[in-house]
Amino acid sequence: MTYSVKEMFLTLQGEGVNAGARAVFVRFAGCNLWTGREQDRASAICQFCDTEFVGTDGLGGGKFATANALADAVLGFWGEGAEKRFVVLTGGEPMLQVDDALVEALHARGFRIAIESNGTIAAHPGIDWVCISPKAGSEVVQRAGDELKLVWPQPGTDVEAIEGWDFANFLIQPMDSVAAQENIEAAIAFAMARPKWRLTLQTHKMLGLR
Ligand SMILES: C[S@@+](CC[C@H](N)C(=O)[O-])C[C@H]1O[C@@H](n2cnc3c(N)ncnc32)[C@H](O)[C@@H]1O
Ligand SMILES: Nc1nc2[nH]cc(C(=O)O)c2c(=O)[nH]1
Ligand code: SF4
Ligand SMILES: [Mg+2]
Repeated sequence: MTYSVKEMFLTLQGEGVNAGARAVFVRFAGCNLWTGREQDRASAICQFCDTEFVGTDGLGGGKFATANALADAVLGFWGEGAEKRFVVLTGGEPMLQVDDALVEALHARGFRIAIESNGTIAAHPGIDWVCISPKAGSEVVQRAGDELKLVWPQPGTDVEAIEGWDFANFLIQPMDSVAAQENIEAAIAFAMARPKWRLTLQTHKMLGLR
């Protein structure tokens, strides 16, 4: 199959338990919870997205005809060295495109594979680090994984139900918006009230990384 990639880059993972880890990011084009067009944002299921994911025109983006071609490009961004190869599949919604062939091709090149997904599509079982970020008003089917990352605040979220899901880590992340400072305070209050959860920040935004 052909993979549509908005952009690809080498950076440090900015969020979550793996924050600080060198990683190649593959941002797949397209999402099932928003078209990505500003005129559709107010009517979308997910209305707070901070990311451009329409098209394949970003740096390192493009259409990749095969899994091997995409995995070779990932390896190219990683560069020298076989140690700790790490790729983060994000988007858009990566599970619209990730398949057996891609997981196999990345593993064949020695990559540990992480995914950032909204959880409305089951994560590929071969993925090594599953991060799910639920969106209020959507049906999350992927209720197990390594990291549950809840962007906060999201009115309508059933926090108690989420706490019953099978994740190794529960993280609360302030929503980046015009109300960012209030949202940070709300996320701090959340973590202070609920010891099961830890605060995570979008450190790449503070550090000027991609
Ligand atoms: C752009 S999404 C792509 C992956 C997938 N579609 C998802 O939502 O998990 C990557 C991460 O950024 C988070 N995110 C998106 N917009 C955000 C915002 N305004 N503030 C904080 N985190 C945000 C998402 O919840 C997700 O954890
Ligand atoms: N540095 C960096 N870390 C990230 N963690 C999750 C990201 C995403 O957009 O999925 C992201 C991103 O875009 N950049
Ligand atoms: S689900 Fe993820 S990519 Fe899709 S609009 Fe929401 S934050 Fe953005
Ligand atoms: Mg991001």
